[in-house]
Amino acid sequence: SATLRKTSHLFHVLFPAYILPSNIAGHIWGLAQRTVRQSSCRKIRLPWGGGLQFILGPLVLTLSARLLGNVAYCQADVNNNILLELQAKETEPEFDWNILWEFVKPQLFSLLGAVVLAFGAAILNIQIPLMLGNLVNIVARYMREHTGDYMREMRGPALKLLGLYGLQGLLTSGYIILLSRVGERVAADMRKTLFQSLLRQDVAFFDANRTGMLVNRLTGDIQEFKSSFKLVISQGLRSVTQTVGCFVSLYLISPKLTGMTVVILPCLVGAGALIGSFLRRLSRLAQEQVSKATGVADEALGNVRTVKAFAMEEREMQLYAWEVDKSCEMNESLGSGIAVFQGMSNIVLNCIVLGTIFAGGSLMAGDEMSPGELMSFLVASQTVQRSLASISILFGQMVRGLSSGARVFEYLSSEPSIPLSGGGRIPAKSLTGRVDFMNITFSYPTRPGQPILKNFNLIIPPCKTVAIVGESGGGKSTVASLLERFYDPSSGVIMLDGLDIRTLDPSWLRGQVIGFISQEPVLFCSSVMENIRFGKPEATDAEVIHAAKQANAHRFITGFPDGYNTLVGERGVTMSGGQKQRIAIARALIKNPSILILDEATSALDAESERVVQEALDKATIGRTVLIIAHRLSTIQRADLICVMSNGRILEAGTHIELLSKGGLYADLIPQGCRPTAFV
Ligand SMILES: Nc1ncnc2c1ncn2[C@@H]1O[C@H](COP(=O)(O)OP(=O)(O)OP(=O)(O)O)[C@@H](O)[C@H]1O
Repeated sequence: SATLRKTSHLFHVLFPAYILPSNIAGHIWGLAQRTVRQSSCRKIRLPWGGGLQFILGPLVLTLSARLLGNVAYCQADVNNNILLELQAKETEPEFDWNILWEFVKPQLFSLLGAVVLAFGAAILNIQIPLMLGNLVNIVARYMREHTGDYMREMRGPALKLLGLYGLQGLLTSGYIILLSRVGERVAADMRKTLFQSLLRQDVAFFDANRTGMLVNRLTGDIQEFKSSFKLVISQGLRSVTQTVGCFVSLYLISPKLTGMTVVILPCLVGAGALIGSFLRRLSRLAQEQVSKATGVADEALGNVRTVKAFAMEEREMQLYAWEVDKSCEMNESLGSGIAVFQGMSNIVLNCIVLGTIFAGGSLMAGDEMSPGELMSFLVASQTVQRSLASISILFGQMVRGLSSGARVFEYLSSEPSIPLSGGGRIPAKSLTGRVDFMNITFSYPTRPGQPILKNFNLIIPPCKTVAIVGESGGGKSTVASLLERFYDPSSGVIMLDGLDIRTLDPSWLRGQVIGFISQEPVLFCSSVMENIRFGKPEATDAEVIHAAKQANAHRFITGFPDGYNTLVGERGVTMSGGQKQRIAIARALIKNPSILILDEATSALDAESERVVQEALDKATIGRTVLIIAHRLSTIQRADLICVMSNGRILEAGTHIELLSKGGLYADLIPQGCRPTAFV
């Protein structure tokens, strides 16, 4: 018995980190000692004392690893799921199971395979406590009677148990492989479909939805949905099977002890879930704070030039530090909460073990239970505890997964009011490029009560240049947006060559008929060549170079060491304003559009750049219908028609000379010193 005591002590020394399982083993060991003492006073020699550690050691380690794995999972779960809860604050759409089915259908075989393997692994898990009990019974009997061949008796059950471990490992790997394949493929399909669906939406949709939120649906929401999907299927299936199976085992081992467990366990799981939800709320708040800090950093780094231009580095650093300190404080409180929770749950779980051993010990004393049965009972009840805890976590995960999925699906089924394509096309040969705005009234969908254009009428004859000038916010750019059919007017018709543009194919209209050059051209982060080719993907290198020459861009492009392969940087940051503008002109010209819209195309440039760009524009406008939206009156003096716009209406129209001689609004816009002497 001295050796037994030493071995028992050794257990606690060898596995101090694994408190709970070593306690179980220690208690069982103690009970076995007592049984030995009660049944025999003979001095027991234990030549296999160390060997027993090798049998129970891995058992303890396996249990502990699972337990610790669970703890780690709980923490990861708490941290990972907050983003989703943040998003849950936005409007919650309904989850559509039919859409999910469409994504899952192609992966059905893999999914069914994963379900079958996960179920098999769970069934095997239920067998393990029973087989461990058998092993302990052999040990206890040998200690009591010290007869028979210990190794021979142990070999069979131990090998069976090893085989079971091996099979369970195989099944587990199998279902994880299949499930991760299903999860990744479903997520990839969702991403592609959602991105496609977002790009199909009309411009009004993007006015109403923040880009960050849309990107989050593509990334965070799909990621969350995928994790929940995988977790709920794998762990959910395993936990439910194990809970049911282990309860049956518990009942078969000892109905009395099971009765006690049935009363206590749900109370503890309920209390755990309550505290868990409080901690999750704390964690969500802490995560919100982390997002705020990230937002500050994001804004400062994204606008680093402005920050530097105003020498605001110090202030931005202080702002960021303040937000980070706050999030640090909140996360520390969260850490303390988790620590107290885990400490308390350790105590409670140990008390349960103690209580079970206490009650089980009395049953053993009355010969109603063997040490092996008590061991099986303890291990099975631990499995039930873990399974119930993971079911409560999974439930929260499932709710979050469903709301993420609903947010992803929301835009999959939303149809744009202006389709991307479909409708008539006018053959290139007969297209003249005449545009008529007839009685247009228009309000932006995001501000329906504020009409921007009121009974607006304008004719742009083929191959003529019409310029619109006027006060800021008067509706000039809105006219261009309506011609591009980014929006449809509330009433009135816009005609192209006498045909309502609503009957024409929008992708043909934007892709081939209209070339749009804006004040701040946006370039993509690729080469000059690719940026120009964006206007016509099938264009040859020679066509790209031709367009660049027309846009007065060829010379500066070939001046770069990498020529047309020069990378323009994020949003064209490595190019000057004039260079960016000329690349944008080449991009618009490469499609040889019949209509050109120049929305203040030179207003952001200095005098020299303006001159070069204006030259390019003058060349580009020859033979096309041109709509110029202008602030700088110097650039529109040669326009065939100049319209002065105010408050959504055209108040004056005529040539430069006509309008100046009229001495009205247009003449007021021209600074005195710049008027021709005849009109001053
Ligand atoms: N996407 C939008 N959603 C809602 N309102 C908008 C939108 N774009 C512009 N507006 C509003 O429509 C009005 C006209 O804007 P618009 O850009 O057409 O004016 P503009 O004459 O081109 O002005 P500027 O010369 O300053 O560019 C403004 O009051 C503006 O606030």
